Amino acid sequence: MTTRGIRRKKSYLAEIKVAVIGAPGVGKSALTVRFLTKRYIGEYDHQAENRHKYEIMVDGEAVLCEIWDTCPKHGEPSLTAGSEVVQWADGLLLVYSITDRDSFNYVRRAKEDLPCETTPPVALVGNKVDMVHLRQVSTDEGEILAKDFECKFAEISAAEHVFQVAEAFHDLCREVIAAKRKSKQSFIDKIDRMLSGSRTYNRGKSDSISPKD
Ligand SMILES: Nc1nc2c(ncn2[C@@H]2O[C@H](COP(=O)(O)OP(=O)(O)OP(=O)(O)O)[C@@H](O)[C@H]2O)c(=O)[nH]1
Repeated sequence: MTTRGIRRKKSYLAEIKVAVIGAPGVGKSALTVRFLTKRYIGEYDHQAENRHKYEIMVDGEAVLCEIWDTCPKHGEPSLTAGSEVVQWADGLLLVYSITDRDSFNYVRRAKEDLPCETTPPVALVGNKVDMVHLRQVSTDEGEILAKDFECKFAEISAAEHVFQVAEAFHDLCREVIAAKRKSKQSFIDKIDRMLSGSRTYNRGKSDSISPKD
């Protein structure tokens, strides 16, 4: 039998799910499209929630990255431990616009709603930095919020930046990969401890029936 024509499923070192969260109009779609295609289109479908699956390279490793460009409903964040997007995502990219203070408050509230122990890795970006003449949120405020969130922060522009936008996504992917490795390692350690515990128990048992000196 020939193996020609049989497609093998490619295995990736990591598969990462990133949700892009933010108030309406902050540039979630523009950033996602810029990252995945390097292009800036300008107008996007506001009603659609889009999920994109792409292979990307992070530090020389092929990673299968799924991005959920979310569509906020009723203008209020609904990020709780049980919400679909939080259950789904390995990492959250929180986006506000530097020209819109309400959008800054939106990401603050969104993060505050999340209980620390279940929150996946997060990164914070202030978009539309090309519109600095309309700035409502200072760089310092963004940095302070990121310190609060214990996450990376960057001010970027989907309209003008290619590299910086990619770096914001890559930084988050690195955090996700590190978190996955950590949880995998602690799982292995736990199994190791369980196995070594049962070995000790078995040895103890056989020792007890071996003849004494
Ligand atoms: N000047 C400037 N405009 C931007 C930038 N990013 C996005 N925009 C514009 O902002 C508007 C909203 O961008 P979207 O990407 O649709 O924003 P969104 O957050 O996905 O919006 P919703 O789907 O409504 O939640 C569009 O007109 C974009 O062209 C940016 O970096 N600079």
